[in-house]
Amino acid sequence: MKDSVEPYVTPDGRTIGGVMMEMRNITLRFGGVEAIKDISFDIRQGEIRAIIGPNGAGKSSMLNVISGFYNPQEGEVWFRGEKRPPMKPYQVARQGVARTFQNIALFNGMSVLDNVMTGRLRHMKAGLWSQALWKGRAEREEVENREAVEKIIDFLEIQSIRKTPVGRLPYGLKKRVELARALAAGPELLLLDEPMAGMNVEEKEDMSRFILDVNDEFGTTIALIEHDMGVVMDLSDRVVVMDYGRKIGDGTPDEVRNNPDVIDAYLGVAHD
Ligand SMILES: Nc1ncnc2c1ncn2[C@@H]1O[C@H](COP(=O)(O)OP(=O)(O)OP(=O)(O)O)[C@@H](O)[C@H]1O
Repeated sequence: MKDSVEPYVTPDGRTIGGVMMEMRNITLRFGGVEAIKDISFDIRQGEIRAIIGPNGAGKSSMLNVISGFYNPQEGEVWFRGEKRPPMKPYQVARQGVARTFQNIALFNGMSVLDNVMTGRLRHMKAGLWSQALWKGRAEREEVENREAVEKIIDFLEIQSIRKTPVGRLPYGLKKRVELARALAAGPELLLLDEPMAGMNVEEKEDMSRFILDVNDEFGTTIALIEHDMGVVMDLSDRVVVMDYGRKIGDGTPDEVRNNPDVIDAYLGVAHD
């Protein structure tokens, strides 16, 4: 495993940079339930980082801490070398962190194009007054937003359904539209909440390819959580493994695969 913070080049030629986000000794409680117990790990610039673990391990809770949905009772979140104060999700989004949801959260009655456009909201600075006063600027912004969205639609190969209401799409395509919308925000860090849940084998392969391509083409750092160990192993540079709120493994896919605690957790060895 690469412990150094020096940039390095992966076997497939991608450059992984320094630490972008660091979770330090995070503990999150819901009443008496400790969903996350003293967990530390980091996410490096340009990498694909997976958080995996069995049901109830605390993966979603961790993603929600990263995205600002929950503020942990203990521990610190560091982003780009600065300690992050407790923040609301929209403030975290403004820092360049976008996410998708486990249960797709799209506007079913709206077209694919309009759904993806909603991802651009962060970039729409011209309010009503400035639109009236500086029509040129508002128009320029509109053109820029359109261009950015069209590029993503092309990239994710959803041109043919751009006018289709999202509610009519099959599940796998909805997931792709959700990815498009998150990408439209132009994130530096993209959080994917079980991007392959509920997909068939072919859809999973497509989604894996798109995740790799996004990382490659846009240089987006990606953190994803996943239930199924198999699908993320080929995809990820490093993997954090959680079980019962604790971190039981952290390393390259090979290191994690051979970690006895991880093997126990996945084979369902009894816990005290
Ligand atoms: N809002 C909440 N209120 C109370 N308990 C919660 C809440 N969210 C999660 N928990 C509890 O925290 C623990 C971790 O849940 P979490 O959803 O983070 O796990 P997970 O690894 O994402 O599971 P899954 O793979 O099933 O989605 C569980 O015991 C869960 O019941």
